Amino acid sequence: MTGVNVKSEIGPLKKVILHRPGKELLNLTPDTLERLLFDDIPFLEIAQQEHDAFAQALRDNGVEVVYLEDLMADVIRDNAALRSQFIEEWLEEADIHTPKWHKLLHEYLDANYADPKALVEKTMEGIHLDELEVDRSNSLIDQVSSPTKMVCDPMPNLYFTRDPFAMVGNGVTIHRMYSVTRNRETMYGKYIFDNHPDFKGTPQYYSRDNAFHIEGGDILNINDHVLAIGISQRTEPDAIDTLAQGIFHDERSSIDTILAFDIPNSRAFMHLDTVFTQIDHDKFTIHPGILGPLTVFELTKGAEGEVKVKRLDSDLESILTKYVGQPVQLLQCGAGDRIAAEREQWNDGSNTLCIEPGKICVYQRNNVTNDFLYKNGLELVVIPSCELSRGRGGPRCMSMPAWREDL
Ligand SMILES: NC(=O)NCCC[C@H](N)C(=O)O
Repeated sequence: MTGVNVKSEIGPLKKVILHRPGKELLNLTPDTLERLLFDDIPFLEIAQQEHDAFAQALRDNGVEVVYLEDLMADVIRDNAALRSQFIEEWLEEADIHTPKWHKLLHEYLDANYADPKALVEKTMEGIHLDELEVDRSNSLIDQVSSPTKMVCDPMPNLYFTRDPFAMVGNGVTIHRMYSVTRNRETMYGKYIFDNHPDFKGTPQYYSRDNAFHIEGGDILNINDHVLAIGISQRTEPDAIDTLAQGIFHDERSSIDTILAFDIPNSRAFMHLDTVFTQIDHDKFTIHPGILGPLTVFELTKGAEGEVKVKRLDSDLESILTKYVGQPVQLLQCGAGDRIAAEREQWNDGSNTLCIEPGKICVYQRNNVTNDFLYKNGLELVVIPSCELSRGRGGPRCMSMPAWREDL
């Protein structure tokens, strides 16, 4: 299967890109948690077991699982020039700006990480100063640095493959992300979509060089001509406008309408998919915190090629009913109990991954919401979630569908 095809949130899932959490999680410390967007330090061994269970559950349901680290390793395998270019770019974005340190670190990686997958995983994990054999006696900065400092930060959020790039129909958006830590993640997407034989040639509707930030958790494919995007902590309105210009004028895209949902700017609601996800032709999970009046903007292609913007002051149910094309049911996280809703939304109770219409992957810990979904006729694929949930993302955040069958 080459290229990408994602024209809905619910079409039978055939191929998905994951990242198995690795040693990058071992480089989280209490002092760096906030900057690296974690709320606690996961126990890696259990996080990996939970993630393996997630991947296996998807395979058991007919989904091909491919790993980001393998795709990136394929790209640099047997291509010394690209490998070297990748290392240099990665070093620059890891905040290494002097020729001396570029040379030292590049040589260190080549000497110790000749295998392409080991190299890719090392770039995700980060580098400690004390791993390097360096004469620290001849520069002031080297002498004052603590030997345990990280020379290159880890990228612990990589297992949330939903966010650095996103599939839109037969194309992809490669993102500029909100935070310094996550913005480095989009490099892997750029290299894969520019070079990997399975993905090269995919139309790219947004680039990481754009000025405005946007993240995949905010992008929902409603159908082959309507896209929903959150205006959130992570996605700026200017990014949506830029994407609309690109997508409406690219004849390879069938999207003619973008709905921009203005959601509260908070960590609990960081992306649109933390407050609602589609789970069946006519059903969505929803966090009750965003029920009531919601400001949504409809962006369409104007006659002169400009983007037309119309404000829709309506409730979520009416808006979704109109654009989905049939009455929809909003199933509340927490089943109507405010405390359960807040607790389970914090642990991604509304962040489900749809495997086929009516069949969804959910975190085990959200038992109030899961019970409610089950009683409403949903088939649940339940996965363990004690450690994975400490990164504040659920099954949708941890997966980037590359192929869904058309409905
Ligand atoms: N789509 C999502 O909601 N992804 C979850 C990302 C969690 C990650 N710790 C972050 O703050 O970016």
